[in-house]
Amino acid sequence: MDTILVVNAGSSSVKFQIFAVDGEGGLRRQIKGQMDGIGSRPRLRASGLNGDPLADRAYPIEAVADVPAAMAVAGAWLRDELNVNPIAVGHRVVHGGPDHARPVLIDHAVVARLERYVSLAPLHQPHNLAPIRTLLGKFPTLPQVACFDTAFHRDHDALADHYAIPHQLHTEGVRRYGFHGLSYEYIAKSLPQVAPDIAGGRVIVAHLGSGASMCAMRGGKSVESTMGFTALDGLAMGTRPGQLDPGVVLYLIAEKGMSASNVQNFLYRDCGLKGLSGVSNDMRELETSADPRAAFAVDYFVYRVGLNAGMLAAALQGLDAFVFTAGIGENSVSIRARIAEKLAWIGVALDPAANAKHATKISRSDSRIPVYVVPTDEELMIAQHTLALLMTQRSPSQQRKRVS
Ligand SMILES: Nc1ncnc2c1ncn2[C@@H]1O[C@H](COP(=O)(O)OP(=O)(O)O)[C@@H](O)[C@H]1O
Ligand SMILES: CC(=O)OP(=O)(O)O
Ligand SMILES: [Mg+2]
Repeated sequence: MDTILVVNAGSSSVKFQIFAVDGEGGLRRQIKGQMDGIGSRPRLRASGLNGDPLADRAYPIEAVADVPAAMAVAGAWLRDELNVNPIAVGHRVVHGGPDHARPVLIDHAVVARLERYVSLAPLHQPHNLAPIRTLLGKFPTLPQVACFDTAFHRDHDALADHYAIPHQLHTEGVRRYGFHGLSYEYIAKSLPQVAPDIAGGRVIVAHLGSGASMCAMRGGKSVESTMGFTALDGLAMGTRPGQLDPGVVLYLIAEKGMSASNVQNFLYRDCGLKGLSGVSNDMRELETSADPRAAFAVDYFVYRVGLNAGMLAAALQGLDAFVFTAGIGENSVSIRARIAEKLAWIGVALDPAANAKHATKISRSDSRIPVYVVPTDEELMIAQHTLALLMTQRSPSQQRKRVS
């Protein structure tokens, strides 16, 4: 059986899926797994066809202290226990820079280009590129495809793509890229089935995970994002502050004597929910903590989602629907309810029973703005892109039906 392996390294998780490629050029999910809770409560979980459990293992925090360790554990499980032998591997690569508006087949030159963005996505890019480099070394003929978080946002209007800094810096690539694009692309593709009435309209999608951002979509296309040049901007995240006056960075350097790498570590690893609460970067732990600082961090998270939703509604000049996705958005009944309260002014009214059941539509029938929960599937997007690029590599007579 031909299979495609997909690898998605996030800031608190390593997700993977294996898809079988059927004779018609379609994809069937075989295995779905993740090592999550990195830095809090590491746990490897995987399921097979029909969701039957294949693995559920907890690890001490020191055993899986970071993303590379999680990658090693997940990789060993796939290799040694499942004997995975794919025909291609699709990778999430968080930063594609100005030149990558679509997925690309990987070779050494592509890897060298993507290395340039390591400093713009230090929590992700090194971990996205490490398995690519390893596989390229060990299996040079194995097709690998890079799929970018930034690509979905590359058609932004110039106004949304710029900072108010001299044009020369924009030309050099200092732009508002936006991230989580594979997740938003999946939601945009799903909405015509999930919510046909609003799929072509003005929609805010809130991707609330360990990294968190929101995307303003019109007709399924991204027009604005809360994230910018890097995945530091916008909402407060597990360990990142979100929007911050650049004056704070100047203060850290001038008054606290911090070096560039100290500041980088601080902003990517010590801020956000973790920094504010002093308790954890993990929303599950904050929601169950009795520490008032944990409650404050959750309040801050909710407040900033509300503020940014106002900004995105202005970018869209109105709003037709609001969608929750990713770890927090898909799972936390109380955060969804609290964000909905912040959006009451714009016409959101939640149905508490539907919200508690994690229904697809969680707003009341009289809510002016319908609210949905759509579980994201970045890995399926990556598998589809990988297969599509594989097909273009084959001669026309070998081509099978392409996946849309
Ligand atoms: N049931 C839940 N309630 C609240 N938060 C949750 C729940 N399940 C997962 N989360 C949160 O989701 C976040 C991880 O989301 P995820 O999208 O997997 O992140 P990433 O891909 O960035 O690693 C963590 O903060 C985790 O605490
Ligand atoms: C870009 C980003 O923040 O990704 P993640 O949420 O997976 O950490
Ligand atoms: Mg993620």
